[in-house]
Amino acid sequence: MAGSVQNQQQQQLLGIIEEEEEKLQKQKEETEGNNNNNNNTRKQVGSDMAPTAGNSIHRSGSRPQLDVSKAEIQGNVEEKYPTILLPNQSDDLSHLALDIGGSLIKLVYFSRHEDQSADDKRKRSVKERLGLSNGNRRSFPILGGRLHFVKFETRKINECLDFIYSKQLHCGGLESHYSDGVTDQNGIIKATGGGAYKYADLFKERLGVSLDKEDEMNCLVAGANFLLKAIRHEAFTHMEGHKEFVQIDPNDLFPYLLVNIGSGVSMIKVDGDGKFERVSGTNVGGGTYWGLGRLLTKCKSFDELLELSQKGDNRTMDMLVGDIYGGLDYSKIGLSASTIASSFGKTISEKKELEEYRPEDISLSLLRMISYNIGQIAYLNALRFRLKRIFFGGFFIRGHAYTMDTISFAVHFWSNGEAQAMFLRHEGFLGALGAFMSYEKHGLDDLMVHQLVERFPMGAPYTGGKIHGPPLGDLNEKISWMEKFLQKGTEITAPVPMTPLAGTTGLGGFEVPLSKGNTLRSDASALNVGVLHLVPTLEVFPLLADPKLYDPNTIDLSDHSELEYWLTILSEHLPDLVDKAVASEGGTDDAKRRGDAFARAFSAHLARLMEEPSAYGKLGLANLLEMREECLREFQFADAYRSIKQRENEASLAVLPDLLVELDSMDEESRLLTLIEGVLAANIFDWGSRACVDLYHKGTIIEIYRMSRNKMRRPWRVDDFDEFKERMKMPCHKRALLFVDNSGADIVLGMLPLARELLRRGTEVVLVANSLPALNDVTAMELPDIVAEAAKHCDILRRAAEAGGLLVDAMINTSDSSKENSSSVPLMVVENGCGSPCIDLRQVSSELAAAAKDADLIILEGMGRALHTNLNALFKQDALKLAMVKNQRLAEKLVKGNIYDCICKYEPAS
Ligand SMILES: Nc1ncnc2c1ncn2[C@@H]1O[C@H](COP(=O)(O)OP(=O)(O)O)[C@@H](O)[C@H]1O
Ligand SMILES: CC(C)(COP(=O)(O)O)[C@@H](O)C(=O)NCCC(=O)O
Ligand SMILES: [Mn+2]
Repeated sequence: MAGSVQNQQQQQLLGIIEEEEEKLQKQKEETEGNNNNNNNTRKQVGSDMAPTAGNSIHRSGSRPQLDVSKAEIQGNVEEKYPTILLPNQSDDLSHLALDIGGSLIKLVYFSRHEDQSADDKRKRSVKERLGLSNGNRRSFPILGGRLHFVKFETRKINECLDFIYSKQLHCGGLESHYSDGVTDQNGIIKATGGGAYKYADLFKERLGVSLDKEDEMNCLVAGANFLLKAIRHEAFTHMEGHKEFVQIDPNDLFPYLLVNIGSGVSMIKVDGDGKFERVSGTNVGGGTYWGLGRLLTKCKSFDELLELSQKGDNRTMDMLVGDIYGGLDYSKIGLSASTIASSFGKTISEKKELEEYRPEDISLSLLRMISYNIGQIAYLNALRFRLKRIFFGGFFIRGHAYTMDTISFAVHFWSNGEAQAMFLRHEGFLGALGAFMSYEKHGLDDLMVHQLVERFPMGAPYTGGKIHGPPLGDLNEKISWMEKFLQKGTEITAPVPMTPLAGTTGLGGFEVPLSKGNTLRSDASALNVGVLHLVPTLEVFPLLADPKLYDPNTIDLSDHSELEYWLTILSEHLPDLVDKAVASEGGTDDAKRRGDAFARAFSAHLARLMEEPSAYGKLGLANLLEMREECLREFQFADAYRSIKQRENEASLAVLPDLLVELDSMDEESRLLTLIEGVLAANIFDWGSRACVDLYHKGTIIEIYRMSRNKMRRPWRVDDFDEFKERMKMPCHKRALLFVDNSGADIVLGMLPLARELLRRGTEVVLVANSLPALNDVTAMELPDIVAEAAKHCDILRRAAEAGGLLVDAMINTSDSSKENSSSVPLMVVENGCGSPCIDLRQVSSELAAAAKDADLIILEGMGRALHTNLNALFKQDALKLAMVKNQRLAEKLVKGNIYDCICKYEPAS
């Protein structure tokens, strides 16, 4: 073997990393005067064997294929909602509810997704072993699916009918998929709002369906209660340009005042589920703003009117206290000069005609007048019934910063801070959701927070509008939308401007909004809510010490510089990712087109988040990293790193036997250390880290692994190894959950040998891997093959894998075919329920939850699962967190260290 060449390369690599480290160290010393005395002992572990071909990797199809044959865009592509025909696509949409208001029609519809993950051998054996059954699965629609939110203007009801027809939403029903004794409800759609009466005949005529009318107030309350109980961070406050999400305790929700600002305004005192009273209302509402605004400004759309207000100055319209008092405050009763004394009052003393006023100023003055008035009446009603919390909903709000600030100001001011105004992310959909909930068999009654996953609103920019023809899937639609956005430049990225207010200046007074010139995104509200995925099999990880206190994210993205840093990292990584993704799909023209669309969609989301970090709800680094994966899947890139993973697995499996021989020659204590070092060193194979990807150009997988291993020096940045070692001298753990990370060396030369050690000591091992691909992470689908391949070289692994039911096919190839497998504790594989490099332990698969019940050791591995998330998580059982930090800033922030530092954090059961 070309040992000397390899050694040379190895030395070079070592040199490169050390240079980098020296530079960093120098910088650090310069700034901090840091004197770090590292222990320089090095070990030579590893072998010089060349890689051979080996195992096969499953393709992991995450969703059904879309039939885009004969697809065409109809009409003008420049049109806002181009018509797209997918004549051959059949869809799985079903279940629809409507709220037909005076201004807008709101649709909530459910699309079922098949349980796509095939019931493979691994799953079956896991089910058997962990005693899982399908018994707790209920009928429709709790099988899993998505809730979508769409709206149309009531005056354009035909667009809505077309939309329903094109997606066949009116036909989807219970009977078509299930036959569990439900009466035939096809042909009936739940609907609320006045339009359920007014347009009943039209629906019958055009779609052949009857509208089953539900009481509007009932629906509003049911919708609000559902959202506040089931959606994490549904509610938020908005004061002086600052948005903050509030977590409402579902057990401490009532009583509250619900103020729904639609065309008109309803104020409802809510005391419980189905327990409410409409206590007040006002006819001065959203319809008033839009109606008067249209007359006074000649605006053609609500959006245009709202957008004008961004650039307005209401002082040209409103009579201020200062106008009356010669520029002075009326301080005796607490009125500052800038307080509005009389909305539109200034226009009486001037001889100007309507045309001489700026439409911008008119719009703003009107918006303030109406918002403030509603805020004030809401406060009075809260006072009347001693309610502390007021939730505002309805489409008038439109997630518009200035509207929310005005309302909040009124409530805060008049109540002396006693009452709090809160807003809802699904503001306009309360009634429609309530109508949806009123289906007898919707199955959502006892749905819990952990079963709902809100995805970024990938589809939002393309929902609504005219879509004709048979039901359509949306891939092509999305792509053409993305292509259009390129032509239109900034449309999708233009944020709803956040208006940093100049501060309030006394009673009822605001300065003018500062925001200048930004356009309001055409459908801002749709972009603010994502699609709700219902995943009934998700559970809270049972070993969390206190799920209520658990927060997966360790990095605070509300710090703007932090957010900017991570968004830039993701954005810089994009070209390389697109290359990989396109190559993974064969580099075809279709793949290129999808890759391009993915890049645009993802950049658009990043740009949006840069402008308004909380646009999609509370944002953590884990959400950002998951968004990237979701976005890839959205454009049907099932596994961008497929071939890289395969290559690295093969190379690593080839050197595994030598590593095992080397390990077996050691005594127990040094073996344990070598194993942990091995895990940390092998975690360097991370295709999500810029620094690491740069490294890969400089050597082969095995060279880099060896180099990384040679560099392992204790003490590590966080080094609890000695405590862990002490624990390992005691009676062995019963069952260990190993949350594994990357493919290749990471799993094969790092985690598998550690698993083998635990098995050897009599601990059952459960390898916990991703359900769906994310970067180069190994998936639960891929693991059995890798284990089988490794088991060819190792009796311990083979027996354990057999005992765990992992080696059904692979048996034939084993070198030693003796079948005395009963002596071993089992090795199993379970999926974690997610498809992200990070893990939120509030939402894990039922498999994992079941496996966790008997576990007394948790090992979390990798930067995503053990550093970005969960570094601070507390568990009921012993926990070991192992990772190499592959990002300088993260190292500084989290552990005051440097890139390539290692973390070995051991925490005994708390
Ligand atoms: N795209 C839009 N078109 C018309 N009005 C809108 C739009 N977006 C927000 N609005 C505002 O929302 C109000 C309607 O709110 P909504 O909650 O849907 O009530 P309703 O059920 O009475 O239609 C309108 O009167 C207007 O102020
Ligand atoms: C996505 C990751 C968390 C994956 O790391 P892993 O869990 O595989 O150790 C990591 O690659 C990451 O944070 N990357 C972005 C930082 C960077 O490029 O430096
Ligand atoms: Mn990873």
